Amino acid sequence: MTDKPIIALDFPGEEDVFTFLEQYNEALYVKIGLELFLQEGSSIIKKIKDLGHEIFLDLKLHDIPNTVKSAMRGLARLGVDMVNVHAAGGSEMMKAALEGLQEGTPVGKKRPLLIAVTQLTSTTEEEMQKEQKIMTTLEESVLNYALLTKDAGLDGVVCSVLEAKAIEEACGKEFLKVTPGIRLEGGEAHDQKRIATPAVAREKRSTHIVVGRAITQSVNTVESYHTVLEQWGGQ
Ligand SMILES: O=C(O)c1cc(=O)[nH]c(=O)n1[C@@H]1O[C@H](COP(=O)(O)O)[C@@H](O)[C@H]1O
Repeated sequence: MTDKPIIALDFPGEEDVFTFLEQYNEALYVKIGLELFLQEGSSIIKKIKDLGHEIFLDLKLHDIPNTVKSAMRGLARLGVDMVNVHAAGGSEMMKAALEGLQEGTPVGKKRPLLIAVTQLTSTTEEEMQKEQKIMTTLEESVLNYALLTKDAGLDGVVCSVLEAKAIEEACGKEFLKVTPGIRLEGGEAHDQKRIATPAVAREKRSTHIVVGRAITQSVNTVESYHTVLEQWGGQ
């Protein structure tokens, strides 16, 4: 487990993925999300693993505890390094997810890390209050989900950089703070609302950053990755 920037491989299919990966002469930490997984299925995981890259499988499970537990039992066999659920599914669901992962991890293999999404980085406080009817500050809501996640025994959360420090204070240094919504200085925000640069993410105590379009849609993707890596100060 490294603290390399996690590159979001938000591509429509494996051809684009391997064209992208071929440019790199180093081991990466990549994220496979819904778009790619729904097109290619689990076969793409082994192909990426065989190239020596670490994988965060981002399927954001959110269902009744029994369904999530069974799904996690299956995901545990895929050999990925990290998976996630939505904290909004509740602590019973999160505990079930963890049990499923523990049961499904083959003997002698390491259980994938399990983290929970708090409030999506595309959500603003106003939207949260108006649509989800959570009548508190966004930071308070994220913190509440983080504490729930920690109590359920998970390894950490997905949050924005803006909440990472408060989570470290409440949940400790070891508790993972995986932060998407990363942009280089002056970069376009797209649909993200709570954004920060890699340097600010480090300063604000993120343990991992997730970076998609700032790398994958840049003119020189290898150069952009190295700029992110340098600013983040990762290994
Ligand atoms: O769980 C995630 O990875 C995630 C959670 C969240 O709150 N916000 C968020 O953007 N993500 C993912 O992180 C990536 C961010 O992509 P870019 O906005 O292109 O950097 C996407 O693949 C999202 O699915």
